[in-house]
Amino acid sequence: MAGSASTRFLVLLKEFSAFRKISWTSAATNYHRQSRFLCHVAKENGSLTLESLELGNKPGKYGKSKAIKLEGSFATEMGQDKVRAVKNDKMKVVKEKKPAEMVSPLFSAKSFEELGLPDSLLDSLEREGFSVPTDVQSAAVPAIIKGHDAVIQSYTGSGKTLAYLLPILSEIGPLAGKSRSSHSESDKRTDIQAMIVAPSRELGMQIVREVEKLLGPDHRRMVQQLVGGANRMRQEEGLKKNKPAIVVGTPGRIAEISKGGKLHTHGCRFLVLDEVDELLSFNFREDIHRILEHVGRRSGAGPKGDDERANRQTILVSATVPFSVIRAAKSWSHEPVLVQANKVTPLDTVQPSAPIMSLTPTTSEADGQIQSTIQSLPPALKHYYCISKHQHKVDALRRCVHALDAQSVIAFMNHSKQLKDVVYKLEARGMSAAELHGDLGKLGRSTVLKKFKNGEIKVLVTNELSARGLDVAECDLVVNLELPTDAVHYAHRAGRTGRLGRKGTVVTVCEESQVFIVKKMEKQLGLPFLYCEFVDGELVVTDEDKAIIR
Ligand SMILES: Nc1ncnc2c1ncn2[C@@H]1O[C@H](COP(=O)(O)OP(=O)(O)OP(=O)(O)O)[C@@H](O)[C@H]1O
Repeated sequence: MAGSASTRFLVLLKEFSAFRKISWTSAATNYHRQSRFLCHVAKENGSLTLESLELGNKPGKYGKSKAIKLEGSFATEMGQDKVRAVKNDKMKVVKEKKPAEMVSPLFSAKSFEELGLPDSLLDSLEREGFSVPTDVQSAAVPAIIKGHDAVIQSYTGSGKTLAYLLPILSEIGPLAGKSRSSHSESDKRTDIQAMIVAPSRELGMQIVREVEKLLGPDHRRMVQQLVGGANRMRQEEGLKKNKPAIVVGTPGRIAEISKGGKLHTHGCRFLVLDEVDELLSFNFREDIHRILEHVGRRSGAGPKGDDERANRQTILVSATVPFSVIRAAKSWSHEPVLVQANKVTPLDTVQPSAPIMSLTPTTSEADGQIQSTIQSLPPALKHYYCISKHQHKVDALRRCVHALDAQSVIAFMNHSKQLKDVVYKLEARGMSAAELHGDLGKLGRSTVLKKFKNGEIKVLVTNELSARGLDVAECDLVVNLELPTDAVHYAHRAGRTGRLGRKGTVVTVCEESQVFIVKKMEKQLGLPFLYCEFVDGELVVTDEDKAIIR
């Protein structure tokens, strides 16, 4: 049994790796065709609230008119007053009109009550200030509660974490609905009932915090983190002593503890792979294989397909879902569905020739991958690029931050050893900055993140580690100081800003010889990257020809 599943897994991984190497030659240009709901924001510089998005709840027990005040605000939204457009070399300045509209397709359901969640969970949501489900949550929660295996695809910052956490918490643990038939049985269980796997420690810890928030102070111990870089003995003690219902971890640490016989997951009812396309990459191959083999499979389970799969619900999640993930889901899951904002489709009907994210017919898996990437970007993001010599890039970053009056900036580079140098240079010019990368200790990383989130640090200089999952609501600017490896990586980096319907700006600083790569990504993503310069403390947009000729 293990042998056949193992072969299937390796074949899928091989296909997946090959797929990732496909060079996308054709451009998809239908980004703007995605259906978007425009919401008028009454007061241009007012705080961003669900009310301001005309999304306030109807009064009701769980939908009182208390609007959630999102922490970012239009007051800090940059780039509007300070962006100028220039059409020719004479620098004819045209002030870009401050848009009164906010694109926010995120909230179409009225309240969480509609989704069939138990009262205790609704209470938690209300306590934490969540009153309206996002579109992907509205689609995912009922589908998962019905028992479907699911692939959840929705763009960065659209609330995918709660989209899978809510149905899980409605079935297991202290907030589960008492009326559910399985509940009394699940109360008696001491086995782990849900496992959530994430590719990085930061993302893993972020998910743990989200679960803890919902569980509340009395039940925090029902979730145990199993992330690498933290004390393993303490994690094993936590498992033994607290008998958590949910574990959240990174593949390596989970596999390590599992091999040591300290993790009992055969009775596990839910397995979530968050950032699944990353988890399927070569780096995680063996550990993910082990997890798929063991989680939710009781020793008595039959040797064949359906019997093997029946004991757990498998939920695969990412903003970027290439067809290789769909294929993997079909193989591992039982009648899985694809969940997108307000849309649930049986996975069997999804074909490589009909890209999962698009209404526009295209003809190949590569096109499907492009569509997937396009759909991963929040619609309100603005994309710019500027040209700088290598040695002046940090200066370009600094001028960009000033020009946009950005408050919270993530600057991406490709190698961790260069980060420190950028931090020194920024600090020397009076701009608070810190580096974040995998070689920092656990304490170092969490301290830096905390300071960045509370505004003590303005610029977080980091590498690919932070490109996926990192959720800092206040981040209003992402700067690529070095080019990402491809459009998928661009999309995940870009998605650190513009979260949950907020506006955000992405500026890519490249050398002259790299402009063609930026142009290629622009084409692949099907959205405009405007060429800009920083002049007299303002971001100035010029026409493209100038960018190429100069
Ligand atoms: N219904 C909601 N109302 C208000 N805030 C929400 C809601 N759902 C999620 N959020 C908040 O929105 C932020 C983004 O959510 P989340 O991190 O789950 O997005 P994501 O789609 O997983 O993004 P990524 O693809 O980058 O990982 C989080 O801070 C989360 O707490």
